[in-house]
Amino acid sequence: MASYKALVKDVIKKADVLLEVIDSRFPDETRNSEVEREIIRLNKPFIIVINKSDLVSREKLEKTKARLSRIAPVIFVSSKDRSGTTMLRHQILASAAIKAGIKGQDILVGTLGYPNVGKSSVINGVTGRHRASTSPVSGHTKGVQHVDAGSRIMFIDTPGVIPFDEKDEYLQGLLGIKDETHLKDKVGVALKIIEKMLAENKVALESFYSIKIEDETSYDALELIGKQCNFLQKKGEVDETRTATRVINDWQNGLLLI
Ligand SMILES: Nc1nc2c(ncn2[C@@H]2O[C@H](COP(=O)(O)OP(=O)(O)OP(=O)(O)O)[C@@H](O)[C@H]2O)c(=O)[nH]1
Repeated sequence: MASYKALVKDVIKKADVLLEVIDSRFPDETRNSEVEREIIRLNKPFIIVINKSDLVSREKLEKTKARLSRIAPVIFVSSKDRSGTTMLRHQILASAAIKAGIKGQDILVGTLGYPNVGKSSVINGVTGRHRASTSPVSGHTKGVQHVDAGSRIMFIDTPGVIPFDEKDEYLQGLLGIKDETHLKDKVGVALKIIEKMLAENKVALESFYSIKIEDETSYDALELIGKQCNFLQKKGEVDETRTATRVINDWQNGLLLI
């Protein structure tokens, strides 16, 4: 924990502008108030980048933006379909211009965020190149690298900010920090995904798996999905682990939109 803090503090200290990259599906869970406080304490401009915006409806994005805009400028980005990156470039230049002393010079941008939120993908989106490597496996980004974004923008690429509490396996699964092979309670994680879908976009869940959910619980919905996928055991019961694995993979691959 101590070395993580030292590295993050170092990035905050070095950067002229900070990007706090968060996951559009979990804006609150992927923000870090300690990091934000440190940025504010050092009087650095920062931008909240809501990445993976392709996975959430526009209406939900706008609500999140309205809420978070009180803290810092907010930009939606989908690194997947390269949207929002021009806006982000402009916002970096605007935020840097506010800061005295860096007019006309290179702007050093620090990217902060939890593992797997898409820090490297955001850098690649803004630079239009593939200099910062990305991976579906979290913790991929190692060390600090500078990426020349053209114009005056230079990126520092950093590792994920906070190691999640090992016990919080559900959130690790939902955020894609752990893939299905590393999750002990696969059914539990799948039920959390289904609960989120039932609360936020039941129609998308029904349509993706071609099922109809009336008043069923998340467990019943898992059973329905298993039946629909024909994931049955010898005696005809649903193979819950296999069904859960499918749901986790679909979620982590961005196929279930909220
Ligand atoms: N759907 C969608 N997927 C994205 C987006 N941005 C990144 N991803 C995916 O999310 C995963 C993580 O992206 P990275 O850019 O490697 O994330 P990171 O924050 O640098 O990850 P660490 O190296 O673990 O710190 C990859 O599988 C990306 O393809 C996006 O805007 N939309």
